[in-house]
Amino acid sequence: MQVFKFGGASIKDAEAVRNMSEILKRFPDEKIIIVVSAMGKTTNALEEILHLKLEDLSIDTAIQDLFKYHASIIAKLFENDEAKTLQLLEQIFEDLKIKLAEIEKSKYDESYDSIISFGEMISSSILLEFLVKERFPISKIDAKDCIRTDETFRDALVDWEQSKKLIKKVIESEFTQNQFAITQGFLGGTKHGKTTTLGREGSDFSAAIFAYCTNAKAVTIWKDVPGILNGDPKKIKDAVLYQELSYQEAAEMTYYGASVIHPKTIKPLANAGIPMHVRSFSSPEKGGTIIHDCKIVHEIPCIIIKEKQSLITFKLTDFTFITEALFGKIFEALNRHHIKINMMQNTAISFSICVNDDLHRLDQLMNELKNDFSILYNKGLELITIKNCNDSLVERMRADKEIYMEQRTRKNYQVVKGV
Ligand SMILES: Nc1ncnc2c1ncn2[C@@H]1O[C@H](COP(=O)(O)OP(=O)(O)O)[C@@H](O)[C@H]1O
Ligand SMILES: N[C@@H](CC(=O)OP(=O)(O)O)C(=O)O
Repeated sequence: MQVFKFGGASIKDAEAVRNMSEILKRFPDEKIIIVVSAMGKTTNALEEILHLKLEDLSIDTAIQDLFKYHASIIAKLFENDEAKTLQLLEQIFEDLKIKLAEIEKSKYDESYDSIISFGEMISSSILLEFLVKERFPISKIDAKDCIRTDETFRDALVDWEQSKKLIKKVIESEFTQNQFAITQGFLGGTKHGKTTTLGREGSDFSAAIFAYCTNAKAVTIWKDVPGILNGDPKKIKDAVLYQELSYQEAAEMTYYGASVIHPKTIKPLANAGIPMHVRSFSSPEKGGTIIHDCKIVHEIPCIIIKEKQSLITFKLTDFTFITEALFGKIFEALNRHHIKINMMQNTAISFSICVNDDLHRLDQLMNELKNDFSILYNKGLELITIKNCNDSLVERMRADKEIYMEQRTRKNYQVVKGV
């Protein structure tokens, strides 16, 4: 058994979907679980629709645009035989509208998951129809019935024991006749049948969950890059490809924010000793990067740029120092609101954290702590981390923009700056 994951970019239009089916044809002798994300930028579009709805604004145009986007992919994939798939799409959009009418403003996280999950429900349905038409021996499995989570909506925690049992049962029945099974990334389900999501860009993690629970031979994540490089090739022109990475190095890169892999992906694979390949969907003949149990330690610098960052500074204004009790108060609130710290620093009277821009969560946090601290807040920043840093690279990264916070250890450098 192998697990393949195709992200938004690899299924963003009809041509990309056809390319995906060509990739599958290269593996005639493998049983493969195919984990798919929402097509293109659908998740962002659904977030926009949800926010319009929560602000009591019209959602009609945004829904129509999203429908048209998927309908045009269907038209190109099925040519004159699109009626059945189009009808399926119409039905899913009817369900989406019903769910939007039902959302409760007081339950933001739960509403978010019930709406945003439609992206993967749509993509998996269209892809199944297309792959069946192309005569792939394939069926669809519902990730909500396989990945059991708690009720931490938008960042659900996996119940590994239950998920293992559920996945084993479903997989055993699906693969008796078929070579492939397609499922949704990013989604899970609670024991009460509610839909959850695993955190933005969580489909890589879904692939790792399926691999861990089936003890798969390998996971392959098909991306729009040749593999993992020592910097995002879209931003760092001279970035070089790692042919091999240890689980440790890969996990560290994702921790600092290398968006190529979701941070929760590596742990289950490392625990089970399952290798992960990151390969280019436009050059599937190339090997890409393998992440596995190896002793390699790279000495070249690695640059990780994390966008959409906020800097929050908690200050005491009456000349008392920040005590451990006050740190405790801040950490406790961060934990409760599921806000992760990407970098932090303190002075005698202040404590600053760099966190992901998540207005909803950050508003709640600041409201809660505003009576204890004076709070300063900057958004729209970026956090740059250089592993194995050197002076010239540090100077290159510090240049141009305003610096809000920086830190250097012997090997690593981090800076929060304007964009
Ligand atoms: N170190 C890196 N190596 C390769 N790609 C990177 C790296 N850091 C960031 N990226 C970015 O990750 C993107 C692929 O990840 P992502 O957009 O999540 O793919 P998908 O949604 O298709 O799974 C690339 O387009 C690239 O811009
Ligand atoms: N569609 C979800 C989950 C995901 O992982 O997507 P992608 O594989 O395209 O990054 C998101 O955009 O967050």
